[in-house]
Amino acid sequence: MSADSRIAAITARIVERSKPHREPYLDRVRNAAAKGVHRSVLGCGNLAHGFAVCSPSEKVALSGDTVPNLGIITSYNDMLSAHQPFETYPALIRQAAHEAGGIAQVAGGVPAMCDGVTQGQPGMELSLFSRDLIAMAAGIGLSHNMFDSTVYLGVCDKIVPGLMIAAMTFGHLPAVFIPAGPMTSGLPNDEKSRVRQLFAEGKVGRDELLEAESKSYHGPGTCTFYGTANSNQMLMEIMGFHLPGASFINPGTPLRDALTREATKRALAITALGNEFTPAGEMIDERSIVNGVVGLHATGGSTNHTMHLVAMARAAGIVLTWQDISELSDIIPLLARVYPNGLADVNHFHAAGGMGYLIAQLLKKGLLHDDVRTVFGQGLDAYAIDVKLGANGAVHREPAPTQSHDPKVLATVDHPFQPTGGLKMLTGNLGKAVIKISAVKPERHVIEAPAKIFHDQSELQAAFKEGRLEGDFVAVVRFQGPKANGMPELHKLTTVLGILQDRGQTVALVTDGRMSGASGKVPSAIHVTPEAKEGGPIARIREGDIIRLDAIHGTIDVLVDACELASRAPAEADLSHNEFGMGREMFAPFRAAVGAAEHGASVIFH
Ligand SMILES: O=C(O)[C@H](O)[C@@H](O)[C@H](O)[C@H](O)COP(=O)(O)O
Ligand code: SF4
Repeated sequence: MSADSRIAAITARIVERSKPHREPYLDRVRNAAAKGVHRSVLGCGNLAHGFAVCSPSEKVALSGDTVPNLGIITSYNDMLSAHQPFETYPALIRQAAHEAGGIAQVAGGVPAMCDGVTQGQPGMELSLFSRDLIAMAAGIGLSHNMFDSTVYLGVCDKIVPGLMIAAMTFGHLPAVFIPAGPMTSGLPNDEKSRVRQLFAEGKVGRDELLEAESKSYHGPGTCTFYGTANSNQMLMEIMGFHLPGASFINPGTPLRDALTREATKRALAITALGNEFTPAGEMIDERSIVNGVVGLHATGGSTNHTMHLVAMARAAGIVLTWQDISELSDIIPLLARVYPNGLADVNHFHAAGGMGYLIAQLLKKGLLHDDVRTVFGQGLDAYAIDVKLGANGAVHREPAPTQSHDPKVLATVDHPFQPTGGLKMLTGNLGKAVIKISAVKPERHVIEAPAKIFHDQSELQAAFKEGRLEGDFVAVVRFQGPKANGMPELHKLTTVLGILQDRGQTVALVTDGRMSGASGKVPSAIHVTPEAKEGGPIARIREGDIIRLDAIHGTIDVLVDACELASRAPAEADLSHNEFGMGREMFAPFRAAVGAAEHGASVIFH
């Protein structure tokens, strides 16, 4: 079935807008791909260094140009529960490559930050910049130019987007993303949040809080809420960079290893040496990107992808805008209720039918482009499947269920949880912003209240502790944009604002900063552009001004006369404490060079 005409029209608009970037990009990819086996341009010295540690037979193979060599980019470390399983992947991949008649080498490693460890800490101010740094680091590994195909080992927030930017930059090579899978379910996410609120109100002590947190985050794998990391898995599957069904299989299971072996063999099968050559930069096109946005809306995915997906697309010469995202939100229904958009976690989502059921439902109504290329071949219908371990220990796929196994977690496309995706763009005299309302109760979709202004999230937390946050208000937390301090997530505010909201106060947040993909129940206009550091209108708001946030009509305004607003000198903030400590002194060039949030907040593309 062809895509819904409204979706096709938005895709056509993106194609037209992208031409000035996409056509030269494709020329570069095709020229690079036409050069054949890339290591053949290396001199003997280059090659000898490149295969010095290989076995004699591998050296002979790599000396020639008939055996495919697979470059592994790994983001293993012990800080991210989601990335710790990657420690053993290179050995598994080398073995699978050998079985397939190929060779695999770790081309390089990339840094990976756990936003959970740095949440509310100075390190979070490096987080957004780490995305582009990861892309650059992956490029360093791939620049050895020894490879005919690539596999990327990454899961979390900035890592998959950074790896995707690298994969698009090296778009002449095939790219298969290999995930590690979700942590098994622990303490439910809503119970974790309840204990947090009790702690913030002084009703439980640190021991109780640490016990709850540790029962929630308890082992290897991705945290089980539907935040940016799990939104990444959804995107890699619906855009065709994972093998079908790979996203949400738990680590340390036979099926997980079978999927890793299969992905390795698939990456070696789609090189220019075979007859299914699938260079990543040509595999992905505007339809794949639109499919990613559709998946984001249908699942209530992370707001961070209003920047990361924009940057990932731009790396392939595709120009995606907030307007595209917002208009697709009006078309795509919400089919999944996964925390913070519900009580279920990603394990429950997978058990209810998971990605295969979701894709099947969306395809049924033409809400996805089916005619796309993927690492698995032509057509997205190959992803409308349920994956299991076959009798011989290999991956076995069956058609996706036609009914949800849990209608409270996965709805049908004919009877969705909400008729729209709930990830909207807001515009008004404060500029542009983004809001996710899939986790916000309908009665809170329009907020009008006086502004309380903060230049740091710790100021708001202190005001809460001192009992100064009474009545209805819109918290304006500014100087949190990319140029100010690296645009940190302000997820710690969710607990405080959630308490006040639960007490019956009408509260909302307006910020040029970010929120975690795990944030949700408090109406928040985030990524406000232009940012305060750039003198944007958010810097002209004064204490007590009335702010109106309307997610229904897509507006964000301060109710002040236009001449009065223009006559105000923009506020200034002392950002000296953001320039040193925890490595921030090394990122001054990033703060100086970074572009606007609506263009992906990148130091690579503007
Ligand atoms: O965008 C995201 O999904 C978040 O960055 C997430 O990866 C982060 O780790 C949260 O902070 C975890 O939630 P808690 O801080 O509530 O544990
Ligand atoms: S989901 Fe977030 S908290 Fe969990 S491992 Fe990934 S980055 Fe860390």
